[in-house]
Amino acid sequence: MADPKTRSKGQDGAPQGSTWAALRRFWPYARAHKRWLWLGLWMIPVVAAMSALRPLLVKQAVDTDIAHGDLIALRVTGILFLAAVMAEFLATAAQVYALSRAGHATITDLRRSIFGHVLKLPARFYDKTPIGNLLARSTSDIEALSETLAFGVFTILTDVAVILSILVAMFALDWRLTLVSLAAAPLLWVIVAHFSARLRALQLEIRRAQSVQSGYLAEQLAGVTVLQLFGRERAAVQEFERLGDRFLRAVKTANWYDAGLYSVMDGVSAMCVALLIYFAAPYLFEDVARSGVTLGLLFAFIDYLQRVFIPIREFSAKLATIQRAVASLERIYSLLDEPPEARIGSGADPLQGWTGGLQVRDLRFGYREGAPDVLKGIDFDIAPGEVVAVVGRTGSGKTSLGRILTRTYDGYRGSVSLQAPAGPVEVRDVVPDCLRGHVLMVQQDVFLFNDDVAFNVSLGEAGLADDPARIEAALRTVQAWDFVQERGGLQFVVGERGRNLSAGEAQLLAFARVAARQPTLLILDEATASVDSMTEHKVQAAIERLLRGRSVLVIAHRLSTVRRADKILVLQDGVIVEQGPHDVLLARGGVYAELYRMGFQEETDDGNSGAQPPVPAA
Ligand SMILES: Nc1ncnc2c1ncn2[C@@H]1O[C@H](COP(=O)(O)OP(=O)(O)OP(=O)(O)O)[C@@H](O)[C@H]1O
Repeated sequence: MADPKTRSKGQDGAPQGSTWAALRRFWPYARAHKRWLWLGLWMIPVVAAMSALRPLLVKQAVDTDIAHGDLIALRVTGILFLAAVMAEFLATAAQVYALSRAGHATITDLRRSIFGHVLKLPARFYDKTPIGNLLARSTSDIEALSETLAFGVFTILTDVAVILSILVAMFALDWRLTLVSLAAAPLLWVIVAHFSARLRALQLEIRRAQSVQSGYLAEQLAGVTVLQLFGRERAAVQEFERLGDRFLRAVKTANWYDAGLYSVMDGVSAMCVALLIYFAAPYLFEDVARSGVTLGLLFAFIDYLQRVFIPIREFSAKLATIQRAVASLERIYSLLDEPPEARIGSGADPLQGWTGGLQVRDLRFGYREGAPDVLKGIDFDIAPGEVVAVVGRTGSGKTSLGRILTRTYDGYRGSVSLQAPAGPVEVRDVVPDCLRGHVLMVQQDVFLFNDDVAFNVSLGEAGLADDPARIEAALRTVQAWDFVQERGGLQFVVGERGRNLSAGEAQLLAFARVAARQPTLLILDEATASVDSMTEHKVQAAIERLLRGRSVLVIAHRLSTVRRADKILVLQDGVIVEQGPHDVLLARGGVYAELYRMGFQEETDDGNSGAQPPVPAA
């Protein structure tokens, strides 16, 4: 990871390194497509040479061919001129094609790397990084790069080569006319510097305004149901317009400066031509042998001047594009520098033959360094095949416990050891990929992808995705097969976040994910969402089936689940205050009995009353 101390923060909060360092680090991505890059680079001298050659041919036609009345030579010069035009056109076309092909292929690789990398980042990273930031990095930052790769870095090299070749040709032809032609250069420099500094600031403002507006759009769309339910659509549109106005204001000013720069440059180039004609005119009436100035030479210089102004005018805009791209690169690098989870292990699976026994001793855990622990010295065991329920008020640390057992968060103290046949294995020593082959968690908030039922159960896992019989069996286990069949089977698309399903049905699909994989230890965070009594009955039956035949730690909200458990852990403020079976804890009349009285009392004894109240909030 890059040393943060060696980087300072620039505009937009991007760390600033040197432009070359940023571009050098980019090379490994571009290297895979270097054949196209080389082709693009080789075209640069061709374009530059042809640019300088054409005015020379005009001079040849006027001063030699026409002056000597040589029609054949004039025709040959004409053909050469056409060939030079064709060569320049073909070289430019090849260059644009090769560079944009290399650029887009490189960007595709980089985009894949970013996506692959962020998927491996730990939960702590997501706690501090809004998803909007990540989206900006993989969309607008990548676009800025793409623009630069296709048009910035290499075309600027072509521009430099064209300017240099024209200057060399001009000096070789006549140094006095060259100096006169370049008399306006300092003025030009001042104008370009002023306009481009302003344009650069405006471009930055445009990008900021754009990202604020798209962030607002994304959030409002995600919460569209809330807006509609509360009749806030109009207000949202007004705010969107207000944000759009900021963007439009910046664009208008930038357009003004852009137009200003172009017309001022046109004016300056016309001034240079006028100056040239004024200076050269007397020589035209002198003896050519003495003055060296001919009509053809004048034509060539006018042509050169017009050619040299185009790349000069665009030079600053391209430089600004490169600067933007470097800022984007820096932001992308800071993301790529985030250390990923060590996922892939080497060697044999240390949990081979593990039957689900677990021993937790003096477990302590805090989310951030210096912040108070949320788990404060916890001890408990789970025997193979045992169902252990965790209950406690909101914020007591139940979910955190599940996160430790699945290594969603690292950095616990104490011991969480899995009793494998070859000896106890600490959870922190098992790579997540391996651990999650044995320990799975069903979260309280079900997330379904906008895809069909088959994908939502298999998540595209090889061996499962192509085995519909296994997926169907999992759906049958959790009693979801009937409703899936009614909706048209495994290919039924559940909609974004499962909006085409009821809350209970979505939950059954989440259970089916686990049933299809048969983990040795299941962590189940029961949902508190109320569902209709019919679905509730199905959910309870599904949970009952999931609990069978494996070790389970269930964060329980239903009386039926708590009663079914072999043992109950009562968590309070990060500490286990009571531990034992339901009847024993109830008889004790302590914290559990209080929770029971407040939370579960409305449920009938058969645990089959329909929607169950959760354990109450503190
Ligand atoms: N990602 C996080 N970063 C920092 N603190 C967190 C994070 N997640 C949870 N906490 C804090 O840790 C404590 C325990 O939270 P946890 O989610 O484990 O409680 P819980 O018992 O599962 O609550 P609930 O029943 O409401 O789900 C709470 O004080 C919570 O604010």
